[in-house]
Amino acid sequence: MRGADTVVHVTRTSAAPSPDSRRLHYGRIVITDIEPVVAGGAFPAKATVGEDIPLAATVFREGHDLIGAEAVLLDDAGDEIDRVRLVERTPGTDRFVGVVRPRSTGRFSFVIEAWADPNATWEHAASLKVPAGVDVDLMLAEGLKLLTAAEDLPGRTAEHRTVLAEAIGTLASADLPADQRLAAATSAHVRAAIDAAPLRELVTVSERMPLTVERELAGRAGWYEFFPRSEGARQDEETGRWISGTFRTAARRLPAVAEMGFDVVYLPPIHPIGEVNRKGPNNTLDPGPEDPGSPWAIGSRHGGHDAIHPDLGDFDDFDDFVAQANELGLEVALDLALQAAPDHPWVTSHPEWFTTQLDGTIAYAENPPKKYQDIYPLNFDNDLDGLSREVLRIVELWIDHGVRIFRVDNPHTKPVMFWEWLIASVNERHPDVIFLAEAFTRPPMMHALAQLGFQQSYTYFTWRNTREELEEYLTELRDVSGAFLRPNFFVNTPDILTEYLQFGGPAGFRIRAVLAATASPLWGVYAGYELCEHVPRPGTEEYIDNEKYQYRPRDFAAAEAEGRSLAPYLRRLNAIRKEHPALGDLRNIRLHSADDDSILVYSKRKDDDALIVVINLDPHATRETTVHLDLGELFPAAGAENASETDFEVHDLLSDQTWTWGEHNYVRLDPRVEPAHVLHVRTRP
Ligand SMILES: O=P(O)(O)O[C@H]1O[C@H](CO)[C@@H](O[C@H]2O[C@H](CO)[C@@H](O)[C@H](O)[C@H]2O)[C@H](O)[C@H]1O
Repeated sequence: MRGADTVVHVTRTSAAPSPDSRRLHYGRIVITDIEPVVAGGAFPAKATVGEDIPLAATVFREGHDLIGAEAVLLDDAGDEIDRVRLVERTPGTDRFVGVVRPRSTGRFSFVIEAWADPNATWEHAASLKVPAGVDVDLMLAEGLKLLTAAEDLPGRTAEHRTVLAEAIGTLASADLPADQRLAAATSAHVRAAIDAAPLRELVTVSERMPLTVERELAGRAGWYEFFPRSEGARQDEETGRWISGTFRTAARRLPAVAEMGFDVVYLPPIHPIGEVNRKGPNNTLDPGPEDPGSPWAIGSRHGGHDAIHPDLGDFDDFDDFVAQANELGLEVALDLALQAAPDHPWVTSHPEWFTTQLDGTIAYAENPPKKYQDIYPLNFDNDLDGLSREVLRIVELWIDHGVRIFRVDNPHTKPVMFWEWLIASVNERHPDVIFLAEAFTRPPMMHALAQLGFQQSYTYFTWRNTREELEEYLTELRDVSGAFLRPNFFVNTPDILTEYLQFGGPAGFRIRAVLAATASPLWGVYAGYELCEHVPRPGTEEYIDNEKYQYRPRDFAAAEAEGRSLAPYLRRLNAIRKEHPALGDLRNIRLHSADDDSILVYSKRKDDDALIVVINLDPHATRETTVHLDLGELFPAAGAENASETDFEVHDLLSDQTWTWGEHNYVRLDPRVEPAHVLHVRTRP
């Protein structure tokens, strides 16, 4: 596999540099270091409908003549559907950049086209020579020839033709002063008219690079995770026994989830739970007879991955749950955890799918240092075909019941090639199906899983707390893996109650929510976050009395009525996300600075929508400081110099206050009141 920075081979060039037919590495114009390219083009770069995808290539040629470049978007059949001009944003770098915005889902590709630009070369030379009185007549005559050649090129509008005809008329008027003739031929209007269909010589086309465009929810969504068995669970008054919640009682939670503005409701495994080696409360190994066990310990006498836990209901109940969710605008995501409790039907029907040790036992699963004594891992090498077919059958079964999103448990403990095959097989028939990789492991594995097709990935966001850590991580997610890894910023999970949340108080919960909801187009919340649940099992970063091992009904409505809930805050954040397209893209994040190290500042813009986010990362103290904005990044169209001279109005979408801001701005953020500004730029330079 070639690296992403490998020089591409040129497939077509209008001027072969050599008379023999040898395949040459470089074309007539050199095009290298194309982005986005994933694993040298082995996998498609990712995009979602409506997302802005930054494109770039290094383009240069011998000598001093000027060149132009475009990115050409092609459909699956190789037909052109869009063309974007690339510009050398920083002169002298040879790095040409642009943005493409795909309008429909599907498989696409793009090429970079580069060419010698005789108009630009002439303009550059004439602008130096004519004012200096050098070769004046020759320069003007050349210009006339080039503009005349450009005038009739296909692709030019009637308006552009008029602009060019007028310029040609002035340029040809020998009785006018030379500087006036030159000015008429090099005005911004003329340049725009020419650029719409430039004269192109020595056209060179790069290799095709694949691009997949997926539905919006693959790249922009708010996830909410809850255990259906907890919703409606209750203790029998007489016996004290717990009675499980069901899909029917859990469905009562859906309107509140939808009302908070989430898009996906994710359920931990809903299958029968093993009765052998079952775990008890707080991860103990000696459960009582009534303990429900961990939902990830899949399989019992009641069935395996293709069955529903009898306590939750049956397939009709599940179908109703999905239908109710869909009616509320929610999609249901299921957990795909490929492992088996000792009493899973697979253990007897397919003992070869497990690794039997020398003493005849099967070793339990681990994700060091965590021990999962209640499950057996599958050994794909024992029967790759058989297991692959079985997993595909299971996934198809849930797809048939309306599931289009799967959160995949620990994919890094299964062969990478299996996932490549599974996701390709599923997406071939169901291109709308989304897989989220829960792989907390080393970057090469996380990257490979994302590259091969996982539409979303859990990340290390939960453990990045300081400004330095966050700036570094956000930059990495944008620049290193942005073309293939879509980070889903979960603020907490049943496994992750970070120290920051344990000790940060309600302000800590707000800070992490603002960060996740605004820095990434994908974010997630596990139930209880809105109640600021923060007590860990001593010595761990897991919740005490963790819902993974017991029922945990919560009175969300009472908490909200009593003002103890962050639900209104989450609702506001999700509403801001929906109202502001700038928050829907990943690679448009730009970092700014502040004098106080605890203040993180970033901005996002898309078309006219620009937001500046300022967050006090210290949940315990008020911070006052000056924020310094890079206005060239914030207002690229205005140009850095113009932008820095103009103040603009910002409206805080959290506090509803309005201020006038410029390049340097005073901020004061008291985390007990409001730890962040989410500023919408209302006017712009
Ligand atoms: O290994 P991870 O930290 O990524 O966690 C994921 O996978 C775990 C194994 O499926 C899962 O762990 C839970 O289920 C296990 C099996 O029943 C049980 O032994 C563990 O104690 C329990 O935490 C974890 O929830 C999941 O997110």
